[in-house]
Amino acid sequence: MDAIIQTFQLTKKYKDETIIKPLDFSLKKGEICALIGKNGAGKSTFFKILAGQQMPSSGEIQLFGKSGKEIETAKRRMAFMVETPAFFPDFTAVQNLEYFRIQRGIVDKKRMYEVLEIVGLAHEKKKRFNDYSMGMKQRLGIALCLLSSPDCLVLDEPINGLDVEGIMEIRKLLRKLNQENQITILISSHILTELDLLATRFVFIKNGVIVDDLSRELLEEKSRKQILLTVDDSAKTVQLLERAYADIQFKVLPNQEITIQNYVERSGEINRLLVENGVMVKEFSIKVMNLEEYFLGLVEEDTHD
Ligand SMILES: Nc1ncnc2c1ncn2[C@@H]1O[C@H](COP(=O)(O)OP(=O)(O)OP(=O)(O)O)[C@@H](O)[C@H]1O
Repeated sequence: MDAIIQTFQLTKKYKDETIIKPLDFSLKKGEICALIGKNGAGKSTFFKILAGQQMPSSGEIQLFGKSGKEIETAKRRMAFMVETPAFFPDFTAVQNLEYFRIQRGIVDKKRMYEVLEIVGLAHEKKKRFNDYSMGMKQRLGIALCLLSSPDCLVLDEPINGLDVEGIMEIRKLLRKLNQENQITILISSHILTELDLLATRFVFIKNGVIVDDLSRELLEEKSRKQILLTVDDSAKTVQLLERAYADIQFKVLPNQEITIQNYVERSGEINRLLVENGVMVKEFSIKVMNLEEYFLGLVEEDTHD
């Protein structure tokens, strides 16, 4: 059983509004999976349901293949940072961890020192939490997650508000946890350049629906290229494209520019189609997209799909 998290037709409604539409998701062992979506797409709600902080309206969750009553035992193999942990500002890192260690019934005292070592705070363990930088505070949050030696971490916006150095530290730490400690990671962030450096899989969510789910290889291979066109008549171009290719995905930009997200491998054919039908193609090029542009292409309202 390689799936750590699996959801089946999971939904969440607040009053009359459905925030999570029937959602089938699986997180496989070893992945660093990035959940990407605009503000309000439903990422935090999804994480809170996984953490048990919110109840789903319908559907099923399996953790490590377990569901129902057995899920609580399986959940002990996971750690969640979906809200900033409530550390005591005047306590040192050790005192804070000690508080949570006792609260959670973790017997092994030396584990606190191990996790501080792992997150690179061993030398700062006697500093007051308030005197920590934002990056250090986040690393202490991750240390707290690691206290119970989880196999999987679920992190909602762990790099939010950090400076470049803090972001880099977290990236290094998460990579180490994944590669050396074999911890599977599900992470959300708005800093897509960072996710691009870190994740092995990219899941895009829009209005509570998964709109794309790609491995790093697939994202690089299939999706980063797009056709960039400048024509004399974008309305006619759109008509021709829609008639010729039913599932074509494109975006009309100002100044008679159009980008086409798929059919890159048939660019010659598209060029010929336009020219033969009297469209003047002023520019035709293949543009390589970064993750941010790919994401925007997917989620922007005016995208044709
Ligand atoms: N307790 C709640 N009651 C009612 N609506 C809620 C509640 N929590 C979240 N929502 C709504 O659900 C939607 C999804 O919110 P959620 O926080 O999951 O989005 P998100 O993708 O995490 O966004 P962000 O990136 O801004 O954190 C939003 O429209 C939000 O207003």
